[in-house]
Amino acid sequence: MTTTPRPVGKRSMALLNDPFLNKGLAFPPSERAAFGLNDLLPAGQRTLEQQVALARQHVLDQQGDLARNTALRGLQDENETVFYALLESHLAEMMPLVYTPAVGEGCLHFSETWRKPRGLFLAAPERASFKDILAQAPDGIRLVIVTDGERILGLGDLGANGMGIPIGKLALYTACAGINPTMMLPVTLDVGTDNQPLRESPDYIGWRHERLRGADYDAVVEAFVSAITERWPHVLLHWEDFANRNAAPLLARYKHRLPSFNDDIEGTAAIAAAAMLAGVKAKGEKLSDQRIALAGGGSAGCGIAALLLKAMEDEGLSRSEAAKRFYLFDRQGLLTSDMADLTPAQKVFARTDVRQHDQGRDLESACARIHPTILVGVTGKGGLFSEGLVRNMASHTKRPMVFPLSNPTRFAEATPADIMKWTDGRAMVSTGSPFPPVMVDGKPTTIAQTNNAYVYPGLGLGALASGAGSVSTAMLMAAARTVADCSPLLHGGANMLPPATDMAAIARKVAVAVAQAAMAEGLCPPLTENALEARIKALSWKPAYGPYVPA
Ligand SMILES: NC(=O)c1ccc[n+]([C@@H]2O[C@H](COP(=O)([O-])OP(=O)(O)OC[C@H]3O[C@@H](n4cnc5c(N)ncnc54)[C@H](O)[C@@H]3O)[C@@H](O)[C@H]2O)c1
Ligand SMILES: O=C(O)C[C@H](O)C(=O)O
Ligand SMILES: [Mn+2]
Repeated sequence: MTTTPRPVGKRSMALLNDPFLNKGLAFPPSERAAFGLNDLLPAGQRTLEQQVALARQHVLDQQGDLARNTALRGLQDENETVFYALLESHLAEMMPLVYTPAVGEGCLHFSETWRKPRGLFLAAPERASFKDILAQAPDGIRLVIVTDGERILGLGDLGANGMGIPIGKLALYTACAGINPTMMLPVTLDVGTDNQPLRESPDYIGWRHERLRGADYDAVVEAFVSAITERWPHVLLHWEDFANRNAAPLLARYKHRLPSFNDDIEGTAAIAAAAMLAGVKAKGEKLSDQRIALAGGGSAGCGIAALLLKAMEDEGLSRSEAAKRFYLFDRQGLLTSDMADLTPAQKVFARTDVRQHDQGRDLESACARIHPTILVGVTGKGGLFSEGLVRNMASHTKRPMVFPLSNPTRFAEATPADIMKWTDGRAMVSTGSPFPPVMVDGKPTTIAQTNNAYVYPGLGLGALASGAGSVSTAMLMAAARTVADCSPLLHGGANMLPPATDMAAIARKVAVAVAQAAMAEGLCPPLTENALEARIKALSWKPAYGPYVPA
């Protein structure tokens, strides 16, 4: 296959300093001469494969998550082609280093390890200039991930240090869904931080101010959304790691103004629904047969419950019948409809058969009465699922499904090894962070990862390729059902979700299903299969070196 040479305007150090153009020692002699690189590069020549092997070894030689995550960030800033070729060829190995859990360490230490700019920090005092700042940003941005850093994984308010999350999540859009990295932008809205030790640290890179709230906060978000929609009219906005108080209200405010989704609410819901749909199908049951206990009535918990409710309606239950299948717990125990301080999302699932002053509303006592068949943890409270809770659950159901989904690793509500021990290996377990296999009956059992990373890359690609004006529940459901259909459980395997090595193939299928769902709802004009394929291709990119000629 011959490739048309790419006209490149940069030369010399400027070329080597551009991570999208840099080839390092893989520049061939002709390009070294044409671009003034002969005096800058040693004579040695390397192939992309050699560069990937050396880069991988360098990353693995580092000790610990922070050093490995930092090494990968450095590689990305130096040479995006090697970075993505490494991710794509060793995804199962690299994903935990570029993403959860190592990205959590990267965020905790983002200020100390800051080297080069990547993405945009939009700080509240500059609000009036957001449009001017964006004028300097590249043309052709199609997807923005934004955070305000207030709920970074289970780590809490990390202020501007939260930028590690949009950077890490964007890397998977390319590594899993093949989206061109030059079409995406990570953004942090720096609205201050209530993390006082961080704010007072001399190394902190962010705005040293308490978090803005109320009208001041809303004005910053509005200035940001106006600026991106004006600059890139068809941009898809991915909201990430906002605190519960802002996550749902912002999504509701903006979801019809521009295509957007909140990954913690919606992506999480889709992957949790996928794992559960596969699990119940493998058991020969229906979702509507289940009793679902959800610990953590925040963004993820309410998002999961809302999508499962829809799936039960699809199975024929009325909305009120479906709502009765759920038991939603938060800090105050089982949520009841007579509680005054429930969020709108919690109200849908609050129990009407229990009162707030009733005894035994704590998770363990209530579950001992409820006999849940599915138990989900999205509390950010490591170790919340006690031995008594899980043993009792397992005494009433043959194959309990247990999902400790909080991240990173130490926040998991229970470890897979403990859950397997407490259930004599009968549980179907899936975690938010990656865990090593667990020995059951002397055999290693792989633990699936119910992480929104299995959905959002394909969801984003499908939403973009379809050109849908919004991201709908039907699009999320299509993503969930597509991943569920790929579950090894339904193809003779034991794992609830496919391995990381299948993520690229899954993202493709999810994208097509999401686009078809958007068309079916009339959210975008109808597209033939070929037209959709062409749009996906136009968004796609492969980490490979093509020939350059001076522009
Ligand atoms: N696996 C995934 O893909 C995935 C996706 C999203 C979020 N998460 C994880 O889930 C956790 C929660 O995320 P979120 O966005 O829903 O946060 P959130 O703050 O919106 O919600 C957490 C909720 O848990 C409640 N909670 C805290 N301690 C509790 C306890 N002891 N018992 C019951 N409830 C308790 C809080 O009051 C809050 O309402 C985080 O650790 C996050 O990393 C995982
Ligand atoms: O980042 C992750 O690994 C999943 C999720 O979005 C989270 O906030 O925990
Ligand atoms: Mn998140």
